[in-house]
Amino acid sequence: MVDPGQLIVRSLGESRIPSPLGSLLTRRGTTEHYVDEADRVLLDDTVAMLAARGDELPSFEPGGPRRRIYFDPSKIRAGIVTCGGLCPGLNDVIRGLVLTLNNQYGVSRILGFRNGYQGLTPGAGHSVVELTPAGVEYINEHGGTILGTSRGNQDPEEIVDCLEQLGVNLLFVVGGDGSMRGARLISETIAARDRRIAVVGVPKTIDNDIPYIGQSFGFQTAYAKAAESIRAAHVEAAAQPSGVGLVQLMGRHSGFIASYAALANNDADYVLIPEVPFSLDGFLPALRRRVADRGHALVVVAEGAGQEHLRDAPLRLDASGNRKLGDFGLHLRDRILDDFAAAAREVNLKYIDPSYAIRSVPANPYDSVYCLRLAQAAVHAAMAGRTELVVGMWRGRFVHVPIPLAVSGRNQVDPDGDLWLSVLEATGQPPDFTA
Ligand SMILES: Nc1ncnc2c1ncn2[C@@H]1O[C@H](COP(=O)(O)OP(=O)(O)OP(=O)(O)O)[C@@H](O)[C@H]1O
Ligand SMILES: O=P(O)(O)OC[C@H]1O[C@](O)(CO)[C@@H](O)[C@@H]1O
Ligand SMILES: [Mg+2]
Repeated sequence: MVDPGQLIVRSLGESRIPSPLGSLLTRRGTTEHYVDEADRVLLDDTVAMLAARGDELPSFEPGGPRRRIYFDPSKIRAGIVTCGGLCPGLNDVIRGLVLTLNNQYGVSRILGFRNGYQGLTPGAGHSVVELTPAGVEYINEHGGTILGTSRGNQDPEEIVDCLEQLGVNLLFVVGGDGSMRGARLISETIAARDRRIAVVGVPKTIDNDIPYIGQSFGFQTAYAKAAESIRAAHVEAAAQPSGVGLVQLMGRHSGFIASYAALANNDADYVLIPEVPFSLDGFLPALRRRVADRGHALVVVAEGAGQEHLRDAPLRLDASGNRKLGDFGLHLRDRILDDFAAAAREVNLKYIDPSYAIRSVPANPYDSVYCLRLAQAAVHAAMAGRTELVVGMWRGRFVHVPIPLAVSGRNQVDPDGDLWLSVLEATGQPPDFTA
């Protein structure tokens, strides 16, 4: 249960400077299409959920331009860093930040830090780049990030030293849950030194595993790309006797990509996700019966599913301390082949794992728009002196989410939620595979 106090955003101080966007805001007030800066966006959206709350209803600070700003645009310098795994739209966010800072606020001194937080630590020796509208004009046509990214364990004290030495007043962090944990430490270090540097996150991950922000940008492009592999596996499986198409998809410990990509085609017979454990002794015979009945079957497996079946997999961590997943897709492929062989049944199994192909593509138009609007919201928040927050779109409204709340847990598919109910309806698979 979220406490209303967890939704309060920290401010660097009073905003006294008239905003260059002020003239756009004179007549605006809260409607179903706009939230006034003095209003707040409710966390809950059903009568039952509101009734269950106490007197004070938890609510978010709205995103969007303010009538007055904290920073003087002519005197400040901004910095942008992209961290963690690649995600469609990273370059759209960088471009949106640079263009909004320049064109809306007249902030022309913008630095790009190379290769994630490494670019803010002296040991890595990465150069700092000047970002200009001309320099970012076409970057959104390409996947990846023009700044480069990294994982690892960088020292927030060294990062804040770098910000101070460069005279950076606004730091925009485009990253996932780990990057936001890093941004929280950076914000706390800045506060401990009593400095006035705004730290604003644009949450990024194809996994959609960050809570309270709505969907993460790039997620829709990633699952659309993943759906191409599912379509290919279905064509392969349907074209031969006893065909089985098996597709493994990224998503780390959340099954959103597998669920949405499977629903996009609505051809999958089974979707396996980390949030819904299953028995292989129950699943394998069910698959064999489905192939016998239908002639072929299509299985979509999230990379985080079935880890409990990889008992002898060694615990390996990546440079940021994230547990590296065992390759359950390959394990499942072999278990399916063994099961059909043991039953003396023919099977023509085609295995597809698009892996990084779903996250290294440019954003689709939906995500390009979303990235630009998130970048605009991030700049509005920073210029208004808000700090230690990420921007998100909660039930269609742009909001400011305090970083401690955004990293308070992992967003996962709710087995009792409507998304998983849709998957069960679409596939016809049983809610669990009892042996
Ligand atoms: N628990 C943590 N505390 C502080 N900083 C962290 C933490 N985890 C990661 N970081 C910092 O954030 C950076 C990126 O983290 P990580 O590699 O986990 O990717 P991410 O931001 O979670 O993105 P994605 O999940 O999309 O790959 C790391 O280089 C590190 O500096
Ligand atoms: O980029 P790496 O270190 O190979 O990590 C891959 C992981 O990164 C992500 O793409 C994003 O978190 C996950 O879906 C995937 O498991
Ligand atoms: Mg992460």
